[in-house]
Amino acid sequence: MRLDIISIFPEYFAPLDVSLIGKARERGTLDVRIHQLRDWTHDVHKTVDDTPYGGGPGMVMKPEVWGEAIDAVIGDGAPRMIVPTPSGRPFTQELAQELAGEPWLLFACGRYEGIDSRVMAEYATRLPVDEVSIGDYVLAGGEVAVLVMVEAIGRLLPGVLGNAQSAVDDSFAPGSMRNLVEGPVYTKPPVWRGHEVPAVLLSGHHGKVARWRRDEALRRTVRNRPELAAALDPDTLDKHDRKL
Ligand SMILES: N#Cc1c(N)n[nH]c1-c1ccc2c(Cl)cn(Cc3cccnc3)c2c1
Repeated sequence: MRLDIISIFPEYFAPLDVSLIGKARERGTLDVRIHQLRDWTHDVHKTVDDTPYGGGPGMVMKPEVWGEAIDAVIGDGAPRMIVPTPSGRPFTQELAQELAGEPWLLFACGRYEGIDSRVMAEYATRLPVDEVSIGDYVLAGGEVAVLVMVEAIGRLLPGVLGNAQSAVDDSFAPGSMRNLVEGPVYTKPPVWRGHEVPAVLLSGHHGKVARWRRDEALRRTVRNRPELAAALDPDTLDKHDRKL
């Protein structure tokens, strides 16, 4: 997968050099290219923003600069364009799975009050353009959102996670974990400061362990995410689940 990221703060993406994304880049699984938007300005101040039409606070990012940058980065290609914005569709595990299947993603990271909307309108004439939000809170720009999305997508690519099963058991993963969060996890020692690991996990009985983990996932979902619990597909719940 090729990932292009355009931003006025390329240094925000240093974390993509480390850990699982960094290793995927070294292996060639991920081809991440980061671009400084200001490279496509033509004034001495490298201006990327201007005052908003209609008045109001803050500044808006200029369409001309973005147009020159995106044209230079994609050439005649047609990546899927992802634009973080507080007003976007929710970024979910399901969307991460979908985007992990794309050969080429272009992330447009804005700042200020946002990118002139004509940029998205222009590229929607020739590319899939998704305006996406990572959650109901407000950041100062799109860079942190792109870091979140790149990690969520990158870990789903073949060979990136050491244990592919881990992604299957993720919270929110399609299949048996859909609309469920994961239960608690434990490791050695069996007793730590008087806290014992649940005995079932030491039993070696895989069926009982699987049952216990699902029960704990259901309990934690009901406690922490009642709206997900309410959306659980009744057909995926067995009679044991329903007693919880
Ligand atoms: N994704 C996401 C996301 C999220 N979940 N919170 N904030 C953002 C986000 C993403 C992109 C930008 C751009 Cl471009 C500018 N800002 C600052 C801003 C602040 C208030 C109103 N409008 C824009 C962004 C905030």
